[in-house]
Amino acid sequence: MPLCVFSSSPLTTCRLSSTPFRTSLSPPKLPAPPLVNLNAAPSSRQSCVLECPHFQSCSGCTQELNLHRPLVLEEVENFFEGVGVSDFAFDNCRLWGWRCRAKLAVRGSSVQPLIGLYKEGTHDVVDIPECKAHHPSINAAVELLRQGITELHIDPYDEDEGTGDLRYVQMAVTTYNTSLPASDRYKNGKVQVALVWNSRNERSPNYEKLDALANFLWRNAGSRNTVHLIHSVWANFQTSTNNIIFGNRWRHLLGERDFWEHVGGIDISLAPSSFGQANTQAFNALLRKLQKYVPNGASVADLYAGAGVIGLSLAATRKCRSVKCVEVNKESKLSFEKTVERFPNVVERNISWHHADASDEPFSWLMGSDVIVVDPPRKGLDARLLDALQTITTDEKDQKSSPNSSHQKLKDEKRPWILRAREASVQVGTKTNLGDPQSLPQTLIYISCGWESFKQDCKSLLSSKRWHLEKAHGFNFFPGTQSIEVLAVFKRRQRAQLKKKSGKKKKRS
Ligand SMILES: C[S@@+](CC[C@H](N)C(=O)[O-])C[C@H]1O[C@@H](n2cnc3c(N)ncnc32)[C@H](O)[C@@H]1O
Repeated sequence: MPLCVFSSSPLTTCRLSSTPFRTSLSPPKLPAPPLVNLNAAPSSRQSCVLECPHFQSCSGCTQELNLHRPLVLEEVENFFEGVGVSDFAFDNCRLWGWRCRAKLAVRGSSVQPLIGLYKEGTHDVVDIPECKAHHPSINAAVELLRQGITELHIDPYDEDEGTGDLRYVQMAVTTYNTSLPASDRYKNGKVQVALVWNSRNERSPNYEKLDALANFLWRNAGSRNTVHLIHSVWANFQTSTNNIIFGNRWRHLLGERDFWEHVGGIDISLAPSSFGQANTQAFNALLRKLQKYVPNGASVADLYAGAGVIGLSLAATRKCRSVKCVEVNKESKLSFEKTVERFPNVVERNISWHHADASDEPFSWLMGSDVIVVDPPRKGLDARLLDALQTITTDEKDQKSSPNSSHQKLKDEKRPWILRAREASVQVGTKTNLGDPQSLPQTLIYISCGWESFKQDCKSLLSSKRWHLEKAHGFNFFPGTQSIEVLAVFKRRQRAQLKKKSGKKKKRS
């Protein structure tokens, strides 16, 4: 049984399933380190080692020992202590086989394909067939792909020449299968394979090869096989010579079109073009923790929302009065709509997804929400949004009455790209009691995968004196790396508190 123990328990243990995975197709197997007490003497803690044959050459992992304690953690704990959070907790989940979503470069030749990550500081691809971070189904699907490339003489991409067919592959594992007992679902994960093909579209001359490769994967491991490993096969067409992995054109080729996962109390649908969290189980743990900080019936703005997983999970579990999801990638809209189709009691809610840049007119998202959730990319909050969060309480009256307020601007908007973006929004439910559209948020929940940028943003928010940090949690989302996921809960300082504070300051000077 996979074990997922969190730090609320004083005895944290470190173990993975010893149950073997499937037995054909170069079967995926999880390493089976012994059960150890992480609080025990360092020598026995050493069993939380990566033991990956690719560690020296692959850039994916940077820490081999003590996977349960990324080296950056000491700095993180000190930082939070320094800003008044003395009970920072760090939660561990799976230490191996945690990565359910991987983007891998395909290089080399059809005789000897290389499928993996770039070597640090280069564009040389390192083959990582036995990656210990990957969900074992990803490694099995990579091996099958390798066979297909060789047998069908598929040419991997050559970056210097711009030639070849297959550039990258994205593998995403769904562990949601209601026909299996819950305890067997994770290890039987199925893989949605997205092949990034070096052509404009399906009318290009090398399309036949793509078709043959997709059929190879499906014939050997699709739904009619005893070993059903492949959930679906997609194509993405990309001919650009820049470093952007995906092009704009997607096509579903084989298998189930819809990819479902179950996290945070809801079923979610994720198209390959939408952002998805890499560590499904740790994300689920984060969502469960997050729910504790959102009052029942709150109105929530979920900024940097992707397919709206966070907002929708809160809508379902906290019976939110309203939820606005704001996302710049229009591809995520479809996944949001699919998820909402399975959503309970949709008509009693007011849920919307907006194709917009969260830093454009930020007050229009902040005002009227009780809780703001931000989950930006690694680089942190966009400057204009950070600025709005820092000034939101400077003069509440001015913000409400100014003829130049963002609400007024929103009404008078003429810019066609903004109007188009607004048209692309999705509104679900008929509930109209949204509360006061001019009220200010009381809680800001910052979810971050970029420690350095979070630190800077956190300092800026605290130095603005508009927010204080109430609570912070860390999650071991990326064991073996120096990245962790942070969940930080800020509370807005009330005006009285602000005045008192500034009064005190004056006295001192
Ligand atoms: C770390 S992901 C989080 C996605 C989502 N919260 C989830 O957990 O699935 C960050 C998301 O922010 C989006 N994004 C980046 N810049 C943005 C911006 N300025 N405004 C809105 N969304 C943005 C990205 O496209 C991506 O989907």
